[in-house]
Amino acid sequence: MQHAVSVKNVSKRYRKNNVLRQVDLMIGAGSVYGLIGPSGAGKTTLVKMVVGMEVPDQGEIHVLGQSMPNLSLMQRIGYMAQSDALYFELTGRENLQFFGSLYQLKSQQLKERMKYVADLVNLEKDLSKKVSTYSGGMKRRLSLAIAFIQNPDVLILDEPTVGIDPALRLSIWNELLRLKNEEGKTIIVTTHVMDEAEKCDCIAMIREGAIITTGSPSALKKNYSANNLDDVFLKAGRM
Ligand SMILES: Nc1ncnc2c1ncn2[C@@H]1O[C@H](COP(=O)(O)OP(=O)(O)OP(=O)(O)O)[C@@H](O)[C@H]1O
Repeated sequence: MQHAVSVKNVSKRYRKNNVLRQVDLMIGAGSVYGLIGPSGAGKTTLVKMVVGMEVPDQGEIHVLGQSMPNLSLMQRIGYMAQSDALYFELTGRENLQFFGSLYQLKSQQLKERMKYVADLVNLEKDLSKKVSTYSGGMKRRLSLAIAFIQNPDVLILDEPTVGIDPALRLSIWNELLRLKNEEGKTIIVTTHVMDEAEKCDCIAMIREGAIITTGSPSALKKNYSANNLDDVFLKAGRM
């Protein structure tokens, strides 16, 4: 399998805090890869380095064959951060237009992408409202829409479905799986939610900055004789 993302021997420290320790990951092109771990485990720090927003102290990261950080890859990587980076005084539509224009989409293309992403997160009816009037869940949905706006090959989503109701969460997951299956997108998601982890082709479990185990959900459950992924986490953490 071709690798869309490779992380080799990556470590990161903030002052005396070793946030990531010798992390190795190989993420296949056209797969959904989950990073699972408790709060503070280092998931956000890791995805920020894959996006190119943070630089490792040690080790190397390649995305689509190129060493990160790399500005020329901006167009090909969509990123949804955990905290919403939105313009609150603009409407939802103006936010989409602004972020779309950063990627130099032609006007017809931008129009089509805006329709697609707004529909994906069920925000069409609210696009004329100012973001300052949005609920927390609506802001999350708009952030998710922005991550998709330029039709990137690699999508990196940091806890994408927090604050989103179960029905929409399911339809977003169905679309992520369709994007993988039909368009060959590579999708990296961080999550605490084990039923979302079950939908990934492969997961890496992270604890205190180190990968404790990786594999497909079914292989992990089999290897650890576990009924569910919570159980895998506990058993892998003890070893
Ligand atoms: N810019 C920073 N400066 C100092 N410490 C930081 C910084 N960013 C993250 N940390 C620390 O690194 C550790 C890992 O944080 P990180 O946000 O990567 O974890 P996480 O697994 O994404 O957690 P959560 O699931 O709560 O988002 C934490 O102890 C955090 O306090």
